[in-house]
Amino acid sequence: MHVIVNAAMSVDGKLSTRHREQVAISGAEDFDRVDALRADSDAVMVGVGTVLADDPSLTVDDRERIDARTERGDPPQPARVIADSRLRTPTDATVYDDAAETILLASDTATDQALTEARTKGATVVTAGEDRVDLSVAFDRLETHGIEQVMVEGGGELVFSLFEAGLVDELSVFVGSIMIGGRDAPTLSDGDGFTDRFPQLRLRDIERIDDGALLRYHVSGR
Ligand SMILES: NC(=O)C1=CN([C@@H]2O[C@H](COP(=O)(O)OP(=O)(O)OC[C@H]3O[C@@H](n4cnc5c(N)ncnc54)[C@H](O)[C@@H]3O)[C@@H](O)[C@H]2O)C=CC1
Ligand SMILES: Nc1nc(O)c(N)c(N[C@@H]2O[C@H](COP(=O)(O)O)[C@@H](O)[C@H]2O)n1
Repeated sequence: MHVIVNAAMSVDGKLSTRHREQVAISGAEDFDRVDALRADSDAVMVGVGTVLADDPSLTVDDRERIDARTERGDPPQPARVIADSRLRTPTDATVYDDAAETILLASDTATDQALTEARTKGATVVTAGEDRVDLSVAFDRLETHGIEQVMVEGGGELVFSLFEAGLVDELSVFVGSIMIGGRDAPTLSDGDGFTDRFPQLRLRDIERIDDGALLRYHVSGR
């Protein structure tokens, strides 16, 4: 499995406000780059915190990119994958529309009622882990669904867990020229944080996009 984390942050490293309200950090050019990255992926993944905060669609917008996917034999849209241990995705969430396949990664804590509800809404549920989703096991299961490249859009809790598990191959981060602030505002990597064995990244390139900078890294390990 090849895992690319892509996110947009303010110059002070925040993904959104302390109210967890979405902020347009990217400009038009960066959003278009994100659309292309989605189109090149088998799946687009977020944590349920992002679904609850943003209600994203996680789909490819550009018609030509959708057509190119079907021409090469892929589904028109990448699958949407949500790390959602207890299956808290609201039944009226946009990810339950029929625009793309939706796969919920749950843990043993999900109730039978929640499993039935998610499946009734049309989602595929993959269970891995006792408390939180065991991301390594879940990714192995996704590979059996034919998912080889995953683009992860956030949020900070999920990104931290993926780095902690050593599952990230590449990181792209757009740094927008905006200051958000707030000690409780989500950052690119939240969770418990590292105190040693910090993930090591290698800067691949820097590009000026919109009024910000796109930084691309290879992740070399912990
Ligand atoms: N600027 C950007 O590029 C982006 C910003 N965001 C922002 O990030 C915020 C949401 O981020 P978070 O609250 O950190 O939520 P998150 O999206 O990282 O989801 C975390 C939740 O995922 C579930 N989960 C299941 N297994 C997990 C595991 N092994 N590790 C971690 N989480 C697991 C848990 O319920 C956990 O609470 C929102 O404010 C959203 O707007 C989100 C994506 C992109
Ligand atoms: N790349 C990027 N730049 C920003 O400025 C953002 N605010 C976000 N947010 C994430 O984009 C997703 C929204 O997806 P849809 O457009 O609804 O498909 C969602 O994951 C946001 O948190 N991303």
